Amino acid sequence: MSEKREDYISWDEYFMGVAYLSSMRSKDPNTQVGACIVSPKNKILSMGYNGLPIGCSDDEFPWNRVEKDPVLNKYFYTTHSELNAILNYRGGSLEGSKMYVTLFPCNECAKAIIQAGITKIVYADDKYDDTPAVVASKKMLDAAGVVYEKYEFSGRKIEIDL
Ligand SMILES: Nc1ccn([C@H]2C[C@H](O)[C@@H](COP(=O)(O)O)O2)c(=O)n1
Ligand SMILES: [Zn+2]
Repeated sequence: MSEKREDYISWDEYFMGVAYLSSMRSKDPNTQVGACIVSPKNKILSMGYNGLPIGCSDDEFPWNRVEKDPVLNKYFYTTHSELNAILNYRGGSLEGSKMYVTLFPCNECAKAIIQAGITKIVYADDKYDDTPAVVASKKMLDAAGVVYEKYEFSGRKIEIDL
């Protein structure tokens, strides 16, 4: 009799892997972020990546970061991966769900996460941890009782031929 495979990926690897795969759709030349929302029963509910809203061309809107005039930078136009994942959800409620995200959520996404009823965040990177947006985000998540946990990289590499 055959034994079951033992080298299957864990739930955490699966969901963070999906978040990273989603981030690969981002056109942002500097930072690509992906998010994956998961139900309490480990069903994937939604995904998202950072990008422009529908109708706003990736080729016409700016991808700059440091222009003096903020209208010429990307920040006013890009929707963050976390908000896109929340907005992309077509089911009922996200109450009690978890979010896997490749970069720690900013203050704006934290508000959406809290209001959507997401109760846990698993994040891979926190490269903007000392910025006001992330400090404020953590303050709100703490106050609202949203748990956040750093993803533990397993060291496993996955190669996919597409
Ligand atoms: N948690 C986050 C943080 C940032 N983003 C997006 C917003 C921008 O498209 C990009 C950050 O650009 P940078 O300032 O690093 O050039 O990442 C997000 O989706 N989620
Ligand atoms: Zn955000």
